[in-house]
Amino acid sequence: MTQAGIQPENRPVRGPSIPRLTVNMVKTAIQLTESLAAQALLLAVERVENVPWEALANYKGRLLLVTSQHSEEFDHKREDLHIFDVAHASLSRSDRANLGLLLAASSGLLTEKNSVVCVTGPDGRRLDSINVTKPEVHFRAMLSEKNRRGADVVRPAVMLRVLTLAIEIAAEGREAHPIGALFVIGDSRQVLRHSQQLVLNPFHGYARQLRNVLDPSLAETMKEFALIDGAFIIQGDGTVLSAGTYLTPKSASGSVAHGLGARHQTAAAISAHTQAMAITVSQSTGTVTVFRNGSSVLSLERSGRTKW
Ligand SMILES: Nc1ncnc2c1ncn2[C@@H]1O[C@H](COP(=O)(O)OP(=O)(O)OP(=O)(O)O)[C@@H](O)[C@H]1O
Repeated sequence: MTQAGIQPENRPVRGPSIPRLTVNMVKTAIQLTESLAAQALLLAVERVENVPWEALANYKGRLLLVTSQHSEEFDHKREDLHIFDVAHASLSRSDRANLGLLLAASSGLLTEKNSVVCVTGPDGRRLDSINVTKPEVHFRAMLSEKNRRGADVVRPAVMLRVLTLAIEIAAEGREAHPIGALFVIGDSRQVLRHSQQLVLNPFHGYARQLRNVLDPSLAETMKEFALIDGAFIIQGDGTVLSAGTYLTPKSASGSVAHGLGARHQTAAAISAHTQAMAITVSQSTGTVTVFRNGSSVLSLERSGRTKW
């Protein structure tokens, strides 16, 4: 088992009773996983105690658990079990499953070729829907390191860190008000050619190691600076170059849904004209969207559980 490095024990985890529907869904999902020769079965549960372990007893394939609450006492032994804590209560369970897929893909656990069978449901203990997805569709553009030679490539850890920040900004807002944000990551030399500073750059003059998004202590600063109009420009290794930057790419050649405003159009356009990835937080809807090559490649919607 990976993630928390929890050591095995061949007995079912004691926990709350599991709804019969959940047990049947998991059994059906196992059959589907085997008949499709899918590369993994993913269960999106609140806690590991909500997993119907007995139904999984004969399943020998790769099992991905996407949990939303960390379980300290979990000690289940199982080969090829990987747990991802996606503790973003503001996201729906299916969006948490999507994020879990992305984490699994960025850890090298999923290939692009084969399907993954995902079991999700409404919040709570019930699992009531199964879908089959190919990581390729979601993630090739996000995790690809095969960018143009010489471009400043986005490290998966940096992308995941900024995505987490964006989800937190969407959920928390600032001073009890929703706020938006725009992060442009990678290919920064080209991005800077299409930009101008709206205000004095608050990151100017700081040592590189003090302004890397991978440093958790930078999170609050980033959230505070998200209040400034404009975008963050971030290098592929996580170094923040600027905030409050106005981007001036030509209009997007990619596909952006109608009705989106300037922030999202700009994100699409900069990702079309450079090798950068753009991540937006919509102030009006709380949706977090990832753009690459001019198009939206991932969209995570805020659920109703926020302060406004
Ligand atoms: N070209 C740009 N470069 C950088 N930031 C921009 C640009 N255009 C817009 N923004 C930022 O996006 C903010 C919101 O703009 P707007 O409401 O038109 O976008 P939107 O796509 O509808 O976003 P939201 O869903 O957050 O309202 C602006 O106040 C500004 O901070």
